[in-house]
Amino acid sequence: MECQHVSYQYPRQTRGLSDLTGVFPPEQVTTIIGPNGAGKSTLLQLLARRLPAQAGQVVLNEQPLNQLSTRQLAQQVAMVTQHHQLYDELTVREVVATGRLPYHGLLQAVPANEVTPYLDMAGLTSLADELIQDLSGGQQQRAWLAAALAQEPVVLLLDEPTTYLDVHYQQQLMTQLRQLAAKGLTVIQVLHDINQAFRVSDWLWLLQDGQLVASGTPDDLRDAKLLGRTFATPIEIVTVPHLGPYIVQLPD
Ligand SMILES: Nc1ncnc2c1ncn2[C@@H]1O[C@H](COP(=O)(O)OP(=O)(O)OP(=O)(O)O)[C@@H](O)[C@H]1O
Repeated sequence: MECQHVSYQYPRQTRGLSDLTGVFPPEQVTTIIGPNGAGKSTLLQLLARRLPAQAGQVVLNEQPLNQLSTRQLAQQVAMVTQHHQLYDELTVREVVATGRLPYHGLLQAVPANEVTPYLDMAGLTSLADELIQDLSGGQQQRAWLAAALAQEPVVLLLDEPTTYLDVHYQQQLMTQLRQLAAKGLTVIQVLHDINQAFRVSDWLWLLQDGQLVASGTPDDLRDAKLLGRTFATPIEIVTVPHLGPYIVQLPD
């Protein structure tokens, strides 16, 4: 997936994204980082075509995203966000089944054997008939991830996927994303924990004020001056035994 001179401004706002050009390498984990309001979530929305590029284009496998039908798009790009309130009345099984809709008519039943593998994978089989709203935040997150994977997408987008997860499940999710990438999925996520981002990613995008400040491997971007300037806070990079380089925010 790549952005070619992509710009977007919210209606009646000067804020948004300006002239982003860069790649999200296939079959790798890319994390978008940057300060609050930098445009990370907005960029994910454009990559999912939930917002339209007003200039430039998002391209997937050499095809502009805006040339895909809704169904083609849903078979290629899946997104996990934090905002699912509209679906509170669905059971976990039904939530996961929504991921199969791009392969069936809306009024057609989704065959059970297309849903159970994803319930199993997410460890949610025993909760399959509970209402999604009755699950913990972390369990809900796993259900929506299962739904996204059931789409069998080429690209998986995740907006702050660790928010509701304890450290154990954070670790498990990051391992799972790496395994999915190794099997051919392109993963693009937004994370706030900058050390986690550097640890789990093959590639990083660093955004500030709607602009792409830098992109590259964690080694390319592990630069105290660059990070300090972007996050407007003094930063030092230290080496922690058994862990390696660690980014530390110093007091002002
Ligand atoms: N629906 C909207 N209408 C108008 N402006 C918006 C809207 N959503 C976001 N913005 C503005 O666009 C800019 C980028 O917001 P965005 O949510 O993409 O940033 P972010 O990097 O994801 O931030 P955070 O780290 O706080 O989640 C911000 O200045 C924000 O105020």
